[in-house]
Amino acid sequence: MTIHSSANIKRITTHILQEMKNRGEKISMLTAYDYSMAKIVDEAGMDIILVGDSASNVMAGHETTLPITLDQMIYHASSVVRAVKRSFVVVDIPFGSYQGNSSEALRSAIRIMKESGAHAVKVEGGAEIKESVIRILSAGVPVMGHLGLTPQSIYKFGTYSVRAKEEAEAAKLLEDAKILEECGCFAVVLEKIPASLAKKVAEAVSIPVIGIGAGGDVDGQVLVVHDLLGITQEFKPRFLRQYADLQAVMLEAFGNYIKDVKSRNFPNEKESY
Ligand SMILES: Nc1nc(=O)c2c([nH]1)NC[C@@H]1CN(c3ccc(C(=O)N[C@@H](CCC(=O)O)C(=O)O)cc3)CN21
Ligand SMILES: CC(C)C(=O)C(=O)O
Ligand SMILES: [Mg+2]
Repeated sequence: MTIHSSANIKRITTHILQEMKNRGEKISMLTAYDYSMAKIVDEAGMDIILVGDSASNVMAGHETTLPITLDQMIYHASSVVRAVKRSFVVVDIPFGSYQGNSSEALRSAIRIMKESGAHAVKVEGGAEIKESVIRILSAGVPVMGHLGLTPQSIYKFGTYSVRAKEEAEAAKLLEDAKILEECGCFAVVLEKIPASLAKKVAEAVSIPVIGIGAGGDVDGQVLVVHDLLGITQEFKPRFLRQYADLQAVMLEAFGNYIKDVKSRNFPNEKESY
């Protein structure tokens, strides 16, 4: 036992995630962007916490994931890492910090690892970003791939509709997944593609395949934490299952607080010095 490890908590590693796929145990993954939320997600027993560039939408209110910067991702990631005892922490490299330039990709990945203490990075794309993936992996940084609906390329596609429904696009996606595996990625995310194609990919590659809107025949699932909790208001795609209605809980709590302040019911004597 090292001096830094907490007693009785076994940290998730890429090796453990691979073993989970090998024995058919599904992998749980959820986003988090800040310390308080990550602490609860970790304590619940989540296998992977993703510091997603969806922070651009969920935390900052941007319409797309494109505006979030590397510095902002590092701020979110370091907050999450300080909270986590067991989960494996993966960080999205943001738009513009890895595409088309493998030296910049490596520099971005190293900044994330050094300045946040995260365990791995995630990048969107297949063959097009192969050199960047190889370069990052050569530095000993685990890389998670992301294929299908890749929100950083939204303006290339124009919509958030289901991807790879056509035979040619499905064949390219399968090929891209094999390329990512061959490069040495430890896992790959498949977003919003037909369940039958996702199943085929999960069978074709030996590394864990994590789905979001990719059906049940993959090795794990990922969602955005605010969507799962019912805090997000407008975002309700078919793949989302809401496990709570925190928006209602919060509205009631805030409403009661306002009422108590206005009516002088808060604070009472016990709450005063
Ligand atoms: N809150 C949130 N949750 C997410 O899952 C998420 C983000 N933000 N931001 C970054 C990406 C974007 N993602 C998306 C975005 C849209 C759909 C989607 O299905 N949108 C529409 C359909 C649009 C269309 O068909 O053209 C929908 O049904 O809501 C899915 C995933 C997933 N990520
Ligand atoms: C939706 C997941 C896979 C993601 O990339 C994000 O949250 O940014
Ligand atoms: Mg993302």
